[in-house]
Amino acid sequence: MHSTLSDVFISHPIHIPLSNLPDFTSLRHLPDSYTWTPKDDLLFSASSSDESLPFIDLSDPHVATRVGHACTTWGAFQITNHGVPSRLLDDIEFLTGSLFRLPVHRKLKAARREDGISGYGVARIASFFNKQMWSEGFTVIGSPLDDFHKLWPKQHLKYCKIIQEYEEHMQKLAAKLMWLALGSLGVEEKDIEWAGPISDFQGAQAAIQLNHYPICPEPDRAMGLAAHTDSTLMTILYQNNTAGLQVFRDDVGWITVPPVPGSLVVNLGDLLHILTNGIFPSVLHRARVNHLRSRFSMAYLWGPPSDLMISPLPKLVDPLHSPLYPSLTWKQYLATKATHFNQSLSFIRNYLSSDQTS
Ligand SMILES: C=C1C[C@]23C[C@@]1(O)CC[C@H]2[C@@]12CCC[C@@](C)(C(=O)O1)[C@H]2[C@@H]3C(=O)O
Ligand SMILES: O=C(O)CCC(=O)C(=O)O
Ligand SMILES: [Fe+2]
Repeated sequence: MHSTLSDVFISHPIHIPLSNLPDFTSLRHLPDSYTWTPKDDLLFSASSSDESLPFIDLSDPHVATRVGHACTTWGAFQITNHGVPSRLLDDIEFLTGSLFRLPVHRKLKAARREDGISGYGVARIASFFNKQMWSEGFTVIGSPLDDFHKLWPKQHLKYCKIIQEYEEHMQKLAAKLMWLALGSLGVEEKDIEWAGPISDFQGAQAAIQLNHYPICPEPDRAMGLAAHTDSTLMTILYQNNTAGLQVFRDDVGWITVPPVPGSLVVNLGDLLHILTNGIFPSVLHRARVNHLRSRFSMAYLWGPPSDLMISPLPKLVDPLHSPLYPSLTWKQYLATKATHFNQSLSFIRNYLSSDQTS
């Protein structure tokens, strides 16, 4: 049977009471449970900088060099001329807005189960923090038909069609970006067997995460989505016209990624970091909120087949660069992340070194 990510949390249920979802609209002051300080997240008030993320035109003749440079320095970049129709970006934004504007009781009909992966709820990483995040989310893995039927009994097919079309475009774009990124390291199509006969990564799996950050009465003390790296190969993010995404680099601090109409943001995830034996960093990022406008973001979280062993590519390993990570599947990595969160990479790295010394 074709295995998917759907059962990954069965043995790692995450308990986040749904009562944690506030009625954002009625709050005029930030409740204590939503007030963040550096104690709640070490990087909460880390310095910020006005440097900017590389902005890459995919039709640029030097695109490969630019992508390679962005991947090694930031682990993130913005793209334009990416081939995803702007009409489709409008459609997915419309779907996201329609979903989160539904009354709470309707959204709760499609609530994500504690041991499930798809549906409505707060971000999984909420369980690692004492404070609550000022956001709500909806995760799609596999067919959204059942959940969408619960949300929009009469119009679910229209919304399913948008998701399907969005997935098709994103899958193609992810494959293209993957080859640009890996090509910059000299990795060729023959080096990745699972890319398939026409190197289009047909077996890849993905999740779509829709995020809503409502207007917030005290945005400087709140957190939309706390600092994290994605457990993916890469994530392609579309944000509406409201700023909020920030990425972090040790030597720079936090920078805000401004929404540029029609552009997309690419974040490299932990699995690409493992695959490149640490050459590409997985980027730490978070979402802040504001008091004027609500914000939506739509993330396409792209990874390998969920049961495929991922390990540093042999081409990037030699006597001077020994493998930093052991082999593991995306499912196993997500299970690790469910326990070790932002320490997951160092956890599996130490696991390899203790294995070698024993
Ligand atoms: C495939 C996945 C990555 C993700 C966990 C998930 O099972 C589906 C949701 C994803 C998401 C989106 C928001 C941020 C994040 C850290 C989270 O809590 O849920 C990511 C997860 C991840 O990349 O680890
Ligand atoms: O809302 C954003 O800009 C970030 C979303 C995100 O990081 C995610 O969904 O993984
Ligand atoms: Fe993310």
